[in-house]
Amino acid sequence: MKKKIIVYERLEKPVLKSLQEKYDVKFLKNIDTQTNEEFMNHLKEAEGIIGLALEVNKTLLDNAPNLKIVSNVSVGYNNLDIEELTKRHIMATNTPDVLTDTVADTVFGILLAAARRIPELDNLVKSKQWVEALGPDYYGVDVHHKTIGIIGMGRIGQAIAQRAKFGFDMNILYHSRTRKQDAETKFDATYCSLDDLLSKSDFPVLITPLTPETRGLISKREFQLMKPSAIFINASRGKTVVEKDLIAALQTGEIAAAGLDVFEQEPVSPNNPLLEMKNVVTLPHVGSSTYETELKMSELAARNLEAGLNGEKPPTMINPKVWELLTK
Ligand SMILES: NC(=O)c1ccc[n+]([C@@H]2O[C@H](COP(=O)([O-])OP(=O)(O)OC[C@H]3O[C@@H](n4cnc5c(N)ncnc54)[C@H](O)[C@@H]3O)[C@@H](O)[C@H]2O)c1
Ligand SMILES: O=C(O)[C@H](O)CO
Repeated sequence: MKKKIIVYERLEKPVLKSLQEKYDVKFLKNIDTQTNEEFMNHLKEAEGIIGLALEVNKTLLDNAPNLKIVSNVSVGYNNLDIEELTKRHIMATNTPDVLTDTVADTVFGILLAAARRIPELDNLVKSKQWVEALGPDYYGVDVHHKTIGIIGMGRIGQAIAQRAKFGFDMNILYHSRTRKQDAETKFDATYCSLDDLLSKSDFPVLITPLTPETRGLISKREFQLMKPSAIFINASRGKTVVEKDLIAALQTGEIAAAGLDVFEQEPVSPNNPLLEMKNVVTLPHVGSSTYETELKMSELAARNLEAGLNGEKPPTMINPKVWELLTK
């Protein structure tokens, strides 16, 4: 008999098809996982779950007695209760590395768009206001040779630093949990406190995971530390920023502009004041969404899932301790 798995929301088609040939797959999207009966029924028998941003908590796990592995199709795993999964000897996996360069490209995309006011100018040209768009009212600011401040110098942070150094000859400040000597040498990056980084950067860029420590990391006090000319970029998770404080900082001119791929609530509420601001560039959480990278993420997530179901060690485990416990 084929093993039962749940595919939740996004998985690229060829990968879904290949899983459907080998497993008894229930594919679900746009459902309320707290109440959906079909989901609950499948959960009881499922040995694996693969998907994007499914909230896997104690309540869900209580209803999933046969679960062996949860394979996230993302590098961030703030949607998973890792402690609870580990306690129950359930493997958890994510998709690091394969998306690093793409997300760094996205960060530079929104940074350049905000600094050079590309969406605003695009709108003017398309609404036949070419002449009005010329002149100082619509000048942007330079990116090259300015100071970028990277908060979270991990895989993506370092790919951002690489672009900043070799593409734009920028001065690089960074703040992370630990110092990264490698990045300091490679990119001429300077480690500093969060407060120093915020007060000295032209472009503070947030790219940490969402954890209890980083939840609300950037709020009123931090915006007050930033330069009035600062363009703030967030590609981490919406909840690393207190969004009402970001809105206030933009409204009062405490900072100049923002580029946002992530929001406190996603999809973003239509009433969110950020959507009305010309100095805010928005994306719908698509940092890693290119054809190439989404496919690589799906493939890696499927490799993880299949390894776990076949009793092999998944390539990119979040909780390798479970593997040790299972094979001891
Ligand atoms: N917008 C998107 O589409 C998108 C795509 C991929 C990843 N992300 C986000 O980016 C995050 C980082 O991904 P990564 O692959 O670079 O992860 P990573 O683990 O390689 O790097 C994270 C870095 O953040 C640092 N960090 C953790 N807590 C911190 C704190 N309290 N203060 C300062 N630094 C801290 C860590 O030391 C590490 O260097 C993901 O967890 C995810 O939330 C978003
Ligand atoms: O963490 C990630 O990989 C991205 O945010 C995709 O959701």
